[in-house]
Amino acid sequence: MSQTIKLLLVDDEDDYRRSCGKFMERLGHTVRSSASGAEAMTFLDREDFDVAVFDIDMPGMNGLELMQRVQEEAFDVEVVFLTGKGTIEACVQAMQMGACDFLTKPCSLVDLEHRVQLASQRGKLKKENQQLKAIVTRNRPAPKLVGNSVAMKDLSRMISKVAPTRKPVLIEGESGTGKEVVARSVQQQSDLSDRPFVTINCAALPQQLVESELFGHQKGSFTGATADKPGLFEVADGGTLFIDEVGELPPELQPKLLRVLEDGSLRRIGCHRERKVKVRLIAATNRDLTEEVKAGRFREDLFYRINVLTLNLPPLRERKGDIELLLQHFLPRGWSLDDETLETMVHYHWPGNVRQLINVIERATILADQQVITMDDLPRELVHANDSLSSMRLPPEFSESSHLNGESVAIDHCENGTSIDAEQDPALGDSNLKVDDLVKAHVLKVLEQLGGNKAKTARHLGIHRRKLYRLLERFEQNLPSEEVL
Ligand SMILES: Nc1ncnc2c1ncn2[C@@H]1O[C@H](COP(=O)(O)OP(=O)(O)OP(=O)(O)O)[C@@H](O)[C@H]1O
Repeated sequence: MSQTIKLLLVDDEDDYRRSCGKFMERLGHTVRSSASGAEAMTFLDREDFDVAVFDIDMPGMNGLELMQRVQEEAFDVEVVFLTGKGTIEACVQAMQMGACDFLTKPCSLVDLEHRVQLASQRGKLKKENQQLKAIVTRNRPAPKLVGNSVAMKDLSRMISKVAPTRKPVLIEGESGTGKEVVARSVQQQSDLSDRPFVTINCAALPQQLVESELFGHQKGSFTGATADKPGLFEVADGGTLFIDEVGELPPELQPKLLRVLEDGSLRRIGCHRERKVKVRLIAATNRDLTEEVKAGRFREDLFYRINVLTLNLPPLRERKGDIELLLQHFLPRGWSLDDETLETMVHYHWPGNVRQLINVIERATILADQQVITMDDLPRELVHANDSLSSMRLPPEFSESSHLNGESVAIDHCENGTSIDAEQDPALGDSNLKVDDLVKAHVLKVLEQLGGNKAKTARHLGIHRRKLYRLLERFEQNLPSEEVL
């Protein structure tokens, strides 16, 4: 299928150039014509072209020299050469320098247009290939946005409204709340869903790299720039760019971002040529950008540019209704949680939000013995948060000094069932108990005070649950508990 092409025609033969230009324009192409290599360079400097046709024999800068300049300046253009008879060698040289085709004069304009079309398709394929590579390496499949709390339902409604507009979207929310998932949902529900979705996290990159990642660089523009590299705006051209942690964007780059948002133009580092891109921007922040503006760290004009449509993602602790659904979603098939663990997870405050919840599940599935996650498999911070009983004391007969946290001291002092002399340890009052009696009384008392909950009791006693079960069995059979301890 023929396409409209932006074409640069460079030939010193006025008649040929004019008739060729008219022919191409009649077919709907946009044409710039120039009679010399030097003039062609000024066009290339100012504008983007899909294809350039260079005559090889020109006074001043000839076609080959022009090709060399195109290579040096890394212009993104497909070049077709025109040659008179006897200059095939020069054409071979041009092809080796990166030209994509050549034609021998005289050639029909129809033929030339056909070759220009092929060159344009080749350029598009090259670009698509570049974008696909970037997408394949950067993208995971779009995750599903899980949640049926009121907040998430409102958010889903908002997403379906803002997605088709192509306007910039700003997503606000704490770290780990799912801002990238929301960005993917916006892209998936837009008409750009089959176009590139490219992401960058400004906080994850050293500041010097952010500019080169976003806007690209030219070979040799700084130490380590060993090749020309397109920036992510170019990679995302025609699609969506997601800038995570936009509040971290260095102040000196903010005008550059504003510029590309205003008119789609950008310059690679070290390159004076302006390029044009068409990209939908989705930005995310876990900072309050209005505060950043007030503090002078974020440009106000940029803030208004990106804050056209705002989506707010509440922290997980404010939508506890989503937790059970998220657990179901992230638990491997066939796995479950016991009641206490589920309750603990639902009531936990999740400072790291959904990301933390996923990590907790992953850790627990590694630690759990069977496919049931219990309190023993949860990290300390969740267990402690659940433990409202840390201040609990031993029953009075065990005195102040032998409260739960200090119990092992009392027991250690009474090895091998020797009786405790109350006078030696007045804290124990007139009890004259053996270790076994002490252990049994203590364990049973804690169990009773914790409503018979064995998991909580084991945790509170600082022993594994299996050890508690063995102790209880032994108490029932009136066997000494020491072996278990
Ligand atoms: N509602 C949700 N449904 C499904 N998965 C979610 C949801 N929210 C978050 N996640 C998952 O949680 C993890 C963290 O989410 P994401 O990276 O989108 O958070 P973020 O807010 O962008 O974090 P940061 O600000 O630190 O970049 C990801 O693995 C993501 O897939």
